[in-house]
Parts: sequence; C-alpha cells; structure tokens
Amino acid sequence: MATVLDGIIAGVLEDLREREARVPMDDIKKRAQRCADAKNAVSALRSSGAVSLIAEVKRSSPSKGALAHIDDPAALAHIYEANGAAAISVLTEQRRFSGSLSDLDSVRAAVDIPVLRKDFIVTPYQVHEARAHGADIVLLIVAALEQPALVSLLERTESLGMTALVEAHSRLEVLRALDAGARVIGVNARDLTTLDVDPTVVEQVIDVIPPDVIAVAESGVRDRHDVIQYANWGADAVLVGEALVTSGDPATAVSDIVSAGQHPALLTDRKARVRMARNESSDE
Ligand SMILES: O=P(O)(O)OC[C@@H](O)[C@@H](O)c1c[nH]c2ccccc12
Repeated sequence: MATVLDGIIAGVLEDLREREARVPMDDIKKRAQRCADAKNAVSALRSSGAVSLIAEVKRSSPSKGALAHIDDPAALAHIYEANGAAAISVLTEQRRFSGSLSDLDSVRAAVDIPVLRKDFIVTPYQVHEARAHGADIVLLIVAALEQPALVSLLERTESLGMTALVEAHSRLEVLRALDAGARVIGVNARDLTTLDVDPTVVEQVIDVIPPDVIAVAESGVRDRHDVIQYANWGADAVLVGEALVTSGDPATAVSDIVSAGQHPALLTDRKARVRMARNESSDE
C-alpha cells in the first residue's frame, strides 16, 4: 500500500525531473564546486550549550496545511540565529511544505551558522544541488532509502564536505543509519508513513544511538518542557518547526527553547543526564 511518504516522494521526483532538464548534473556539480566550503555542522551542534536547537523555516506541512506566512525567510532565519539557534533547517519541498531552493538561497545569504536542506533526498543530483545552494547539512530519511542508496548518498554528502542528518523512526532504522556510517542521527517523533506524532518514539528509540554520534530529536516540541523531556531521554539537539513559526514571536520562542537547552541540570554528558533522569523518576 502506498504511504504518505511514497506520495511525497513521487511528487519530489516529478519536480526534480524538471530541474534536471533545466540544469544538467555536470552544471549543478560545477556550481557546487564554486560555493564556499560547507560549515562544520558536527561542531556547531556540539558546542552551543547542552542541548542545541535546529530552528526550522516551515510554511506548511502535509498534516496541518498552512502554518505561517513567511514572506521573508532570511529575516526569520536571522532572528533564529540572533537568539541562539545552532543551525537553521529550511524546507525546500514545494508541494506539501511550500518551500523552495530560493528560500535556501536567501537563508544561506543571511546567516553564518550551518544550514540544513530539509527535503526528500533520494538521488545524487539533489545532494549536489543542496551544496550548490549553500547547504551544509542534508536530510537523508532511512525509510525513504534502500540501504545501498543510503550508504552512497551519505558518502557523497561527506565527500562534498557536508554532514548528513540521517533520520530514523525505529530502533532498526537507527541501526541502519549507524551501519551506513551516520555521525548525526535524527529520531523523528512523526511517522512519515502516516504523519502521526508520538513523542514517546524518541524515548523508545534514542538510546540505540552511541555517545559519539549526535542524537537529534525531531518534531513535536512545543515548549521548554518538551526540550527537557527529549534531553532527559538522550537528545543532544532538538529540531523545531511548527512551534517557532506559529508563535507570533519567534525571537522569544527561540530563546525560550535555547535557554531550556542550556539549563544547568542538562549540562552533563548525555549518559549521565539520562541516568540521572531515570533515577529521579524511579525514586518517585
Ligand atoms: O514542526 P515540528 O513538529 O516542530 O517538526 C519539525 C521537523 O521535525 C519536521 O518538519 C520534520 C522532521 N522530519 C521531516 C522530514 C520531512 C519533512 C519534515 C520533517
């Protein structure tokens, strides 16, 4: 049976064929080579406080429809950066998320922190295209890729100096991500085959990620309590979209989440933090 994810990817591939006809692979590779070097996302995610924030520029989503009018994605990204985000995620998928590569271009020009191209990347062309538009990080979704494709897209991403955020939704998918060599793994609380969000998936899945790999908890963060919850389950970073773009006050929304992530109780290594949180709840 075709899932939501299958439907999204079918649309992505149609749009991709048009772009490939306009800008052939050789040209997009050349454009990528002319770009400034990719920024080091691993160190950006590690160095900015206990739990860092990847703040997302997101106009709409397939589950909720329109979320926010974002006329100036560069200005929004600038607010995210000024208030302590460690990286910016930019949706570039057009049909369901109303994003574009030109959003990526504007955000890239506006900030100095690493920028993630958030899309459904299933071909090598899209990886070079991400780099050509200034991305430092690309999303690779385990559920969308057979293992050999995941491995080769990850290698290509790294050969261009970028970092892959490899997204999983189960323990098995985390193991596939690790096997492919991922250094940053996202656990998405949202099931992309149904779009249902279940934060406890993060709890059930994240402990398979070893300490030397960055663990990002994705989706469903509304406020500082959710950040602390994900942190206590083992997240090194959180990826937040909807709560920021619908807040009406992104500066405050970002700084609330950033300060929650820097709470002194979280300023230990991940293992110690998870152990402490577990002991506290078993003492109750
Ligand atoms: O808006 P939220 O619930 O804060 O979620 C952000 C992010 O996790 C979500 O946009 C996302 C995670 N993985 C994806 C893959 C494709 C598209 C979107 C996503």
